[in-house]
Amino acid sequence: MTEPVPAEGEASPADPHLAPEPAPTGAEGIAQLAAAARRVVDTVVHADPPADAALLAAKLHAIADEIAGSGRISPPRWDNPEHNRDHNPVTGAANPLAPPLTVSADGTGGVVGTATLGFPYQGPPGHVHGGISALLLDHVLGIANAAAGHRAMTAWLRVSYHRPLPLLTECTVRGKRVSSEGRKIRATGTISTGHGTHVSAEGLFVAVRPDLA
Ligand SMILES: CCCCCCCC/C=C\CCCCCCCC(=O)SCCNC(=O)CCNC(=O)[C@H](O)C(C)(C)COP(=O)(O)OP(=O)(O)OC[C@H]1O[C@@H](n2cnc3c(N)ncnc32)[C@H](O)[C@@H]1OP(=O)(O)O
Repeated sequence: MTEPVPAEGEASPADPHLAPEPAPTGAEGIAQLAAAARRVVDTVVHADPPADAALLAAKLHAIADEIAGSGRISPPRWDNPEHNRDHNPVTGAANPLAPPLTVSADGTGGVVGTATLGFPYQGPPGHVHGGISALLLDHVLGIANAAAGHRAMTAWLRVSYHRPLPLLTECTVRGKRVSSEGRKIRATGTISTGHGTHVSAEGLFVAVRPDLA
């Protein structure tokens, strides 16, 4: 079957980058920029050095200058939960470094998220860098604590790597608060695929002091 040919000046529905869309505002606009930046990073990681690398780099700098020209938000604070949610490096739709992992309640008191990690997150060939796995677990355990009513900082995190975690494969990240004793909270979590558990973690978290919360 042949695709219908768009009239001159009309975007092809087959090309999502050309499809006309209403101008985004606020968080939606930043998320759209972050998604494009994520694609640039993924493309750069894959690229053979192009002959016109200097020209392309200058164009990217010009785009960054244009984005910066619209102003900067002030540094995030504990009292700005939306900022933390949108800009964090794991689930943050507004952060190009975030895969992003999408997290929700798992129905048993914990939280669960999924992500497919590409080459920007590579450690061993074809597999996810161990530090990235630790990052995902640290954050998901933090969300599990928050979901259980505790905003807490990581005091320590013990990560066990059971088998290499493949790139470009959907993985499931789970976290659950297991106990609380005063301000000390313990949480555990795993990263798994259809092949079983690849990484597990347990951590001690300390609830943010009331004067900082
Ligand atoms: C279903 C959807 C749900 C949606 C929910 C949406 C909301 C989401 C919202 C938000 C999620 C965000 C998720 C983010 C996650 C990020 C996690 C990170 O990366 S955190 C950055 C890395 N961690 C640091 O930088 C900490 C640095 N360390 C410190 O700041 C302090 O040392 C701290 C806070 C850990 C403790 O300091 P003190 O002064 O407040 O408290 P003291 O008195 O020292 O300790 C309290 C108790 O904890 C023990 N403790 C402290 N640190 C310990 C350690 N390292 N090992 C063992 N015990 C320790 C102490 O011995 C003490 O125990 P005794 O009460 O005496 O029994």
